[in-house]
Amino acid sequence: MPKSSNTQPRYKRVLLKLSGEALVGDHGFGIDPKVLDRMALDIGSLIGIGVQVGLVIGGGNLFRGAALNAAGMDRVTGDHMGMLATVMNGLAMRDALERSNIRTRVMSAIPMSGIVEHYDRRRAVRDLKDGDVVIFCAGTGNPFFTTDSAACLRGIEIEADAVLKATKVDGVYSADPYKDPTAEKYEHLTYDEVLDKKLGVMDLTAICLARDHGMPLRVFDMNRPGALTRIVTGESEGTLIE
Ligand SMILES: Nc1ncnc2c1ncn2[C@@H]1O[C@H](COP(=O)(O)OP(=O)(O)O)[C@@H](O)[C@H]1O
Ligand SMILES: O=c1ccn([C@@H]2O[C@H](COP(=O)(O)OP(=O)(O)O)[C@@H](O)[C@H]2O)c(=O)[nH]1
Repeated sequence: MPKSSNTQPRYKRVLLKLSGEALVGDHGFGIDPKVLDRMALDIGSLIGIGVQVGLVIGGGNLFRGAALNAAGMDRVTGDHMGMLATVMNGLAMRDALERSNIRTRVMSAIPMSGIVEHYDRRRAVRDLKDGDVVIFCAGTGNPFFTTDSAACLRGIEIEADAVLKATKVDGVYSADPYKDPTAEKYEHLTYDEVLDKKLGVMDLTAICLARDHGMPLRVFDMNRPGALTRIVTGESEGTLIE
């Protein structure tokens, strides 16, 4: 088990969303084991201060249904491939977490007997209370959704205190900062501001779901050392949407 510390967390249970692309690291495609190890270290520091951690991992480093569809594939088949990609990422993440001595469960929205457990909310909550990391794979289990929506859905189901979206940018900006260098960062936004201003950092289904259930969202850059710990201990980091 990771070492415990005296830091008092502000959040008791969080749902962390990692984008698939975050796992690519220097590799360009697939999974960079160095990135997984670094993430396992960050997640371990949360477990060490008593925070319960649910994880939703994307699949964009491997397959995205919309991109496969644009290349001519049937959309539902493409989305099934995207969901399977999230299971592969989940298995890789479990491997890295367990190598760091962090007990980890992987649950899939799509039954995959012999490889991972089938998603069971009550069991997931029990495992979280026991201090295990629970990785929720295969998104929502349905095509035409994203893992951002899956993160909000699972976060609401497990009664997380917040959904933390780790991504490549350090918050929500007035425009995509990769496309508009003059874009300005927000510290705080309401759900309706994100929807009205069409801020594209998260899909609208996810934002609506979070709004309807009062689930706070925080968008932050996972590559900033200590970012996760700062968030759960109540320091300002990234953008808060609530
Ligand atoms: N208003 C915005 N503020 C911040 N990022 C934005 C905004 N609009 C679009 N983005 C883009 O959204 C991306 C984050 O979403 P994410 O789901 O992690 O990536 P992807 O959609 O590539 O998987 C950022 O890398 C950024 O380029
Ligand atoms: O509930 C879901 C979640 C994901 N996906 C598919 O899985 C892919 C990978 O997820 P996502 O694009 O959200 O990954 P990320 O951008 O976070 O890496 C998506 O493009 C979809 O094709 C899906 O069909 N239903």
